[in-house]
Amino acid sequence: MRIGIMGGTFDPIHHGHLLIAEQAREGMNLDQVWFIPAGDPPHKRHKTITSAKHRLHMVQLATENHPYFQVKDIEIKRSGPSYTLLTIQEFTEQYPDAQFFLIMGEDMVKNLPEWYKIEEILQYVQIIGLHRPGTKADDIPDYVDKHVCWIEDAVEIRLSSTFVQKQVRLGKSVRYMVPDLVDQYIKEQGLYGS
Ligand SMILES: Nc1ncnc2c1ncn2[C@@H]1O[C@H](COP(=O)(O)OP(=O)(O)OP(=O)(O)O)[C@@H](O)[C@H]1O
Ligand SMILES: O=C(O)c1ccc[n+]([C@@H]2O[C@H](COP(=O)([O-])O)[C@@H](O)[C@H]2O)c1
Repeated sequence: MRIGIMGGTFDPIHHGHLLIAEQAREGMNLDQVWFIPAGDPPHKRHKTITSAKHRLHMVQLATENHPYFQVKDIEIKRSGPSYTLLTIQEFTEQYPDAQFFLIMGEDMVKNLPEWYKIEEILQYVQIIGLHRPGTKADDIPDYVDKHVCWIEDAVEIRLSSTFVQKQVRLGKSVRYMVPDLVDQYIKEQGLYGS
């Protein structure tokens, strides 16, 4: 089994996330993509984030009709910073025959040298990188770069959770930026000042 790990804060999940997951799945012949909302994202500790319950629910709504997408709450259940190394170690123990890949946007590839025990992470996984408008990861150190496989012909969209939040706060539409069910949920729950 080839499994893509799509980690994120998903505050909220949007079509940029879904698009990179799908293009990584197809481009790298992945059998499944597991969406893993971070409980306590290590590089967003200074930011106020929406409760894990809402973020997880939105990820479930966004992925429920895809036969090869699954949602795992492993990082939400664990306390402390959501270090990817711990998640990967748990998965490789539970699924010794699976091959794991981390799916991420260009900003995160650029950020990899800052991750907790990144060299150890790279012993377990290959990285699938997707270009992201507005970021250029052209100065990645060699020890990281050699583990990254870029999906070069992928469709790119300039969209972020921050932008979605801002639109909602301003009372503007986020239709087609997030799945309809997520749009509805944001309104029902009054998230992001809607
Ligand atoms: N539009 C996009 N194109 C490519 N990758 C993306 C895009 N949006 C998010 N990603 C990737 O999805 C993963 C999770 O991102 P995250 O949940 O932090 O969303 P975000 O939109 O980057 O949020 P924020 O606005 O808070 O920075 C990261 O690997 C990030 O690079
Ligand atoms: O393990 C780390 O040190 C680490 C540092 C930064 C980010 N990550 C993971 O990368 C994913 C995207 O992070 P973020 O902050 O852009 O949502 C998410 O799954 C985080 O847990 C992991």
